[in-house]
Formats: sequence, structure tokens, C-alpha cells
Amino acid sequence: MGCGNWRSARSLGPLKAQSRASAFFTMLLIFTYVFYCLTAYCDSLSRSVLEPDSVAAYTADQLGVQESLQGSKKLPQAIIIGVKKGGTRALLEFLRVHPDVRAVGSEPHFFDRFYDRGLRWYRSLMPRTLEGQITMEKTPSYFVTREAPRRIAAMGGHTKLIVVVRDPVTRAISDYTQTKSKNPGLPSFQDLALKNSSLELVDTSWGAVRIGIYAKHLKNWLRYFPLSRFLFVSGERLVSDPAGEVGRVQDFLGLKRIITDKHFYFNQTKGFPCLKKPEGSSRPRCLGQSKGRPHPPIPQRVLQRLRDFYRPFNLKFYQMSGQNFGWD
Ligand SMILES: Nc1ncnc2c1ncn2[C@@H]1O[C@H](COP(=O)(O)OS(=O)(=O)O)[C@@H](OP(=O)(O)O)[C@H]1O
Repeated sequence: MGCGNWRSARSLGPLKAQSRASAFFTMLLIFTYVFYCLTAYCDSLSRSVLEPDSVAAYTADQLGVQESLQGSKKLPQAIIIGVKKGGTRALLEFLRVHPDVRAVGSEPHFFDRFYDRGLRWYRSLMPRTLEGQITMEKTPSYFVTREAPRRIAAMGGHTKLIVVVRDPVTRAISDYTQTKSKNPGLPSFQDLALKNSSLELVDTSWGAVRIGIYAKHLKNWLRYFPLSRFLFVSGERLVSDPAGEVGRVQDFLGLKRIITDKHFYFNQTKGFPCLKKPEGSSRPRCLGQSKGRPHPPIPQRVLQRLRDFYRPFNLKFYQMSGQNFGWD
């Protein structure tokens, strides 16, 4: 390189450095702009997923898309209203296997304990459902709650009512077993079931006895709903033939018969049918320890007295429901 060239290169130096700096700043500006746009977009996207109720910022179209993807909370179209210790948990867990059934896990107790919280509160407890899916809940105490039929009827919506019934004598013992497990000092079954511990009078003021008078409770429901709105599920058959009984429930709910024999296996240790693949799991599962507990032995004469007591009520119940459950 000659001397002149070298000089001109030196005078061009600051110019090149200037243009490099301005290119750098332009790049920086573009980068900042792109970064800002991207973060603002992600933020709006995540807000729409995490805060589905903050409607103000979204157009009806955006909400429509969001709703069709996530579904919405609806009041239940079907409720398992009873009976306590009838096998209600087993039925709900079996039904949850169906892709078109979405159910609340715990018992909401809305129509007996929390009615004053209002229907909005009740609906907020429900899982989101997509078009064509059925929302369900189970609270077995509804069946014996005097106000429950009127309140459910007032909700409107042609709610379907499912009642899992079980031999009232076994049901009473199951109920007693549960209370005793929480309160070991409880008097004996016969002391509670019979007045003055004599075989003369059955104590109908004891809840465990009273719940089993199904005809009396059903009468209250039939003041508000036609029989066609009910499905009576046999608690005994739910154990001996779960697929058959769940098949009837799927028909009643207008669902495709998806839950079949192949969804169940009989667990010898538990002594009950269990699910091969419960909802949200790929591993077989039985119900928990509080379901299918061994019952204490009850003297034969006490059992016989209770069978005699329930017989007329059972016959009445068979008549009213149009189904013979074969408990007598
Ligand atoms: N598959 C399966 N696994 C376990 N248990 C089963 C099943 N099917 C029906 N059952 C019977 O369900 C009885 C409990 O009834 P509920 O779920 O209605 O009880 S509760 O009212 O919700 O407490 C429970 O009563 P107990 O045997 O007295 O524990 C069971 O007999």
C-alpha cells in the first residue's frame, strides 16, 4: 500500500465507524421492537388461557374460540341423588370413564346444606364441559332431604335423577359401620336399631333405619318429578354385574354404550369390581378403603326383625318404581 492510499484509508476510517454504529443502533431498535411485540402477544395469549373470565379485553370472536376449546361450566344435567351407602361413589367413578361425562369429584351438598349460596356458586363448582358432554354430580343425602326435590325442580333444565338403591338392611349396617369407624364408642347396632333393645319396635328415628324407607322418600320426589325422570340402579347388581348396570345408566343418559365388560376386572383381595383404567389414569384402580369395608356380625334375630320391618316398604317401593329389587 502506497503512502497516499494509506492516508485516504485513515480519513475513511471514522466514516466507516460511524455507519457501523448507526447500523448497530438500527438493528438494536428493530430487535427491541420485535422483542416487545412478541412479549406483548405472548402475554395476551397466556392471559386468555389463564383468566378466561376477564372478558373485557376480548372480542366476542376470541371468546367464542376460547369457549369452544375449553368448554364452559354448566348446571348438572344428571344428579346421583342417593342413596347413602348404596354404591353412589362406585357408579360415579365408573361413569367418569365415559368421554362424554364430566363430574365433580367431591359431593357439593348444594341442595341440602349450601342452597343459600345460590346457583352461580353451584355452577362454579362444575367442571367445564364441551358441546355434547354431560355434567354430573353426586350427593346421596339429597334423596332424604325434604326440600331437595322442590329445589332441583326450581333449577329447571329437565335434570335426570339417578338413585342407587341397596337392600335397606345391609345399607343400614353399612351406614352404621361408617359411623362406628369415626366414633368407636358408638353403642351396638341392635341397641340403636331397636327401641329399648327389644325386638318389639324398630327405631325409625335413627337415621340409618329411616334412610332405608325408600317408598316414603320417593313419594316426596314424585310430587315434583314424573317417574320417567328417574333411573333406579341396583346397588347389588352394580357389584355383581357393573357393566350391565352402567349400560342401563348410559342408555338413560342418552350416551353411547362405551363402558362395557372390558373396562372392569374383579379384584379378589378387595372383593369388588375395579376399573382397569379409571379417568385420568392408565393404571387399574379400586375404590378407597372406606368403600367395601367388612361389616360387624349382627345377631340373626335382629336381622330378621329388620327384614320384617322393611318388607311392606320394599314392596311399596317396587310398585312405585316399577322394579323388583329382590330384597325379600
Ligand atoms: N366397586 C366397588 N368397590 C367398592 N365398593 C363398592 C363397589 N360397588 C359398590 N360398592 C359399595 O358402595 C358402598 C358405599 O356406597 P356409597 O359410595 O354410596 O357411600 S357414600 O354414601 O358415598 O358414603 C360400599 O359399602 P360398604 O361395603 O358397606 O363399604 C360398597 O358395598
